[in-house]
Amino acid sequence: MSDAVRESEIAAEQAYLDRVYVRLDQLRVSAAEVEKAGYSLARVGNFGALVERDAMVYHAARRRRALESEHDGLVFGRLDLGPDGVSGADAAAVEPAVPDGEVRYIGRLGLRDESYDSLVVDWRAPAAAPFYRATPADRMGVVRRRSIRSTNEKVVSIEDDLLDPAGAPESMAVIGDGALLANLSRATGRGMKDIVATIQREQDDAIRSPASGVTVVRGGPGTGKTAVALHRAAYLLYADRNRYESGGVLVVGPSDVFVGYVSRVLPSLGEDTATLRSLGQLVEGVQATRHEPPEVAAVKGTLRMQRVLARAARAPVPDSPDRLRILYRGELLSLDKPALDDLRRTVLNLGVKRNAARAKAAGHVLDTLWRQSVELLPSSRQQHREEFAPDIAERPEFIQFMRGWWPVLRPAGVLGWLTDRRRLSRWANGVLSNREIATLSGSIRPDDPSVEDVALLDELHELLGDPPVRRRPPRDPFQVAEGVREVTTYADRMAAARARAVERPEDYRDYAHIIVDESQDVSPMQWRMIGRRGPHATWTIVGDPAQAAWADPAEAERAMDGAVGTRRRSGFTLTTNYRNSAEIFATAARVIRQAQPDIELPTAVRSSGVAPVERVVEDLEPAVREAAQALLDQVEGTVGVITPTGRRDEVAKWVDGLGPERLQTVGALDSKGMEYDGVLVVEPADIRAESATGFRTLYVALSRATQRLTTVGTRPY
Ligand SMILES: Nc1ncnc2c1ncn2[C@@H]1O[C@H](COP(=O)(O)OP(=O)(O)OP(=O)(O)O)[C@@H](O)[C@H]1O
Repeated sequence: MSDAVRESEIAAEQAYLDRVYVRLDQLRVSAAEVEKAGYSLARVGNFGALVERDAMVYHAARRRRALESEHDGLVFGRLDLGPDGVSGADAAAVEPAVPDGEVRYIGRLGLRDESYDSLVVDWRAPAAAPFYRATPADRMGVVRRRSIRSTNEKVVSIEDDLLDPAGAPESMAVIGDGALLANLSRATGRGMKDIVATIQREQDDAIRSPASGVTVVRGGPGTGKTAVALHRAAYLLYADRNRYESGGVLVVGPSDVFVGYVSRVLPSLGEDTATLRSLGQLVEGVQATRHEPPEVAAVKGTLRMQRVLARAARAPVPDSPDRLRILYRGELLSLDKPALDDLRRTVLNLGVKRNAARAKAAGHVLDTLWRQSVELLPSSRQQHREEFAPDIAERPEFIQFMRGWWPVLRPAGVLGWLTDRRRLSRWANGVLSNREIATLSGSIRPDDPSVEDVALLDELHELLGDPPVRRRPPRDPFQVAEGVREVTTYADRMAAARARAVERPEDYRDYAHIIVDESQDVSPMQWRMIGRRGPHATWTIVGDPAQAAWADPAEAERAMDGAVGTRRRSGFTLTTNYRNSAEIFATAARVIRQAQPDIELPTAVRSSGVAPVERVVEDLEPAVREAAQALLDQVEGTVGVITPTGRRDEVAKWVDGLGPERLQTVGALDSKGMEYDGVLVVEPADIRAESATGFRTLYVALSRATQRLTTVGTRPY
């Protein structure tokens, strides 16, 4: 293909893009006007007008934000369809390249021109599906598929696939050798990018699969599972906005580092209503980032912890009063420890959660005391039960006793009880081994919960019930001061309208769809926690069993079944590794194959010609610094330094200051789901030896790099 043809094709696409941007500007202005009109309704002052205003402002603001956020790379695809692919409704008003055919442009959002002709089709619309799904064997009416890459409103390159050579007129230009490979060789930024322009068919199958039931997506490293999970969230929000925007879509990832890495993808697709959380952030008021060492994580994650926590949640409060004495009309009414224990059990057996049963517990104590008073006092001095109860209940000694005996319990407090080895041994008797008990009791830091503790806190919250606090009424975003229902600036108004429309309580527990990424590492107790967030949800579960750090997959599978229920399941497997060069993936594959020789692995599509470097050294620190510097020199983008889980902080100091913008040091468990252009794995043999599943963690660490991989250790791995 001559340069002249390429230039003229680019010029033609540029002309189209210019039309699209002019239209985009017009629409943006008109959305802003609708928004303003919405505010002027407020002057009418009645309630109906305010409601209408909120709705108008909300819709106009969201449209305007979509128009702004999807500005860059707005149009990325063009389909030239033959006569068998023509739809009419989605055809762009340009001369078709195939006689009797039509042209369709695909982009981040749908736009129409003034005469309501299609300018751009939203990538999630059915009319865009052939862009992702057509193959030479199943063309779906497509003759030529064109990927258009642009930056700052300028077309930079185009790449074509000719799917139907026989149907193409001779004059049809075909440029480049495939958009995917062109795209893959680009450097990685700090955050993950969307892949709308190059979604592959097997990925599209999973992205567009029906929302009902449970969609399970499996695939090896770099096959696009995370990308699929996020694009699926965007697809569901588009396909059934009412249901998913109001019900909510929750995306759960393994770590904060990961959530930071993927956080820009959905906004770049124009979707900012999905909730993205790491496993350490799922419980209100807790922000855990610290991971436990594998042997501790194994105890805290097992379903057996349910029994231990259930017993703790019914136990007497440590150091609480073990008797009650009240002098009443000259007689001593008293309850000793066995009687109090009986009462506690009776109340807990009523089926009411402990925090909700305080009044009941007080009632039972008063009942027992009253019966004593009836026995002890002559009938002339007895009171009726209705008079006796308030008389006693208001006494300071009774109030004091109840505070100690049946206090409001918070999950973190009860978790703290587990630090006492003797107590824990009682609750874990017959459930955990002595060694597990020792591991568990030594690992709890009540003021600094770990990621693994969060599931235990959630379980305890479920067992204890909400503390009886008065919730603040929801804030009215238009109420700026007592009696003044207005907000100050234009920007405030927009933000307020927006926030209110999608506001959910921090502890929201009824998501319409839950997407779990890196699901192979979700422990059984974490599955229970996630399950509580979506009792009626449909699910997308994404993961790779070969990367699992969890030692008992059967138990995790059972817990997952418990969380997602018996809804219909459909499975998808991704088979191409888009991340690693073939040379890098071969190194990672060797590690996993030593443990699982027959495992099916994805195919890495890109060869870089650069072999990974393995260094065995005596003095780790200077070698690590040197290797990190070398990687920073060799790649344009990011460099990840991956360390044994417990040595992250130490190694971070060694490489401190080398590349503040481009270099990140993470523990091996936190490297799940991450991607860097260059990766330095420090002391791989230790990562492998960290636990029974250490070889899988090492496999994860070795499969994070797009371009260069170096390992440095004091012994071979
Ligand atoms: N169709 C595609 N077009 C372009 N890039 C893609 C495509 N699919 C995946 N990628 C890129 O491949 C890389 C790996 O994708 P992703 O992180 O989603 O894989 P993964 O299966 O979740 O990996 P892992 O299990 O190793 O964490 C990302 O950079 C992603 O953008």
